[in-house]
Amino acid sequence: MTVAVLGAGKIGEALLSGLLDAGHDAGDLLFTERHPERAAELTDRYGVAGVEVAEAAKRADVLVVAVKPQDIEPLLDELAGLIGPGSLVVSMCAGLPTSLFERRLPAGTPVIRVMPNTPMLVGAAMSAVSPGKHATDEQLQTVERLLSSVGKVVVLPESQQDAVTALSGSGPAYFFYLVEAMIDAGILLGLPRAVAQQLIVQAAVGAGTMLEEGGEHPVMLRENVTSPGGTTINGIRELEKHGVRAALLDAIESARDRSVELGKAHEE
Ligand SMILES: NC(=O)C1=CN([C@@H]2O[C@H](COP(=O)(O)OP(=O)(O)OC[C@H]3O[C@@H](n4cnc5c(N)ncnc54)[C@H](O)[C@@H]3O)[C@@H](O)[C@H]2O)C=CC1
Ligand SMILES: O=C(O)[C@@H]1CCC=N1
Repeated sequence: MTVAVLGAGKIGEALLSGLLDAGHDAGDLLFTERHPERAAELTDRYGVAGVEVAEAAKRADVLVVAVKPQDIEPLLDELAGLIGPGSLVVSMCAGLPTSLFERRLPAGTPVIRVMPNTPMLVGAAMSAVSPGKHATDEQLQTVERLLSSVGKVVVLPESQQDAVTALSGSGPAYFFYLVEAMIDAGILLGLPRAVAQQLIVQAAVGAGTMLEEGGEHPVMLRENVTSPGGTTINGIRELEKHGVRAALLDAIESARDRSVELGKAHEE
């Protein structure tokens, strides 16, 4: 099966790299990229061929659209004249509904909407998959299999995709932001930056592993760290005082709203 990534930026590269690490052959992967320097860089790094959209449409069984939502229109115009009857279109674009692709591509084109995240680069993606109205169960399974090789996959109704985008699509950015802020806290306390980074990254990895493998609720895990009359509760009081929980609720709600807005920009 040949997979072509249309738009090889951050997420397109994460997909190519993740698929190669998972054992996919470079000869079964293609990408398109409008910046030639970027295309050359990727071919050097991964040995995957950069091609024109027409060639990708001709050779690939699965076309993965990974351009920014704001760049979708010209790509749809181009693809509309190129899509063959056997092509399956997978969109990773935040906010864009499958109905947009179905409306603009030849009648009956199967479309599957996916929201992945950048941990795909290290085989630890969280991808949520929603089939459009022409996608068959078999095509859905093909996409689930493909994405399972680069992380975890859930199938969800498309109506939940804007929330998913805000939560697991953008989620890694919020964890990186917290880690960045905690490294700064280490600096404030006089630790060397490299030491602060090592301490916090390992704390994050350890916490992530406990969340994933221990099966305990996050509240229990947090309570286990919070000794009576100890240090952690002082920190928690400050987090509560500064409204960190409400800030996260607002942040994720706002990201969801932006996803909805990106989709609305392409309504008829
Ligand atoms: N970065 C992330 O963490 C995630 C991004 N996404 C989605 O993936 C898509 C891409 O996001 P990023 O990779 O962050 O953006 P990006 O800007 O890094 O990548 C987009 C790439 O597409 C190329 N491009 C644009 N139009 C093109 C065309 N017509 N033909 C060929 N190449 C073209 C651009 O030159 C650029 O390299 C967006 O729709 C975004 O919503 C989804 C999940 C996570
Ligand atoms: O920021 C964005 O729009 C993309 C979608 C989810 C993560 N990054």
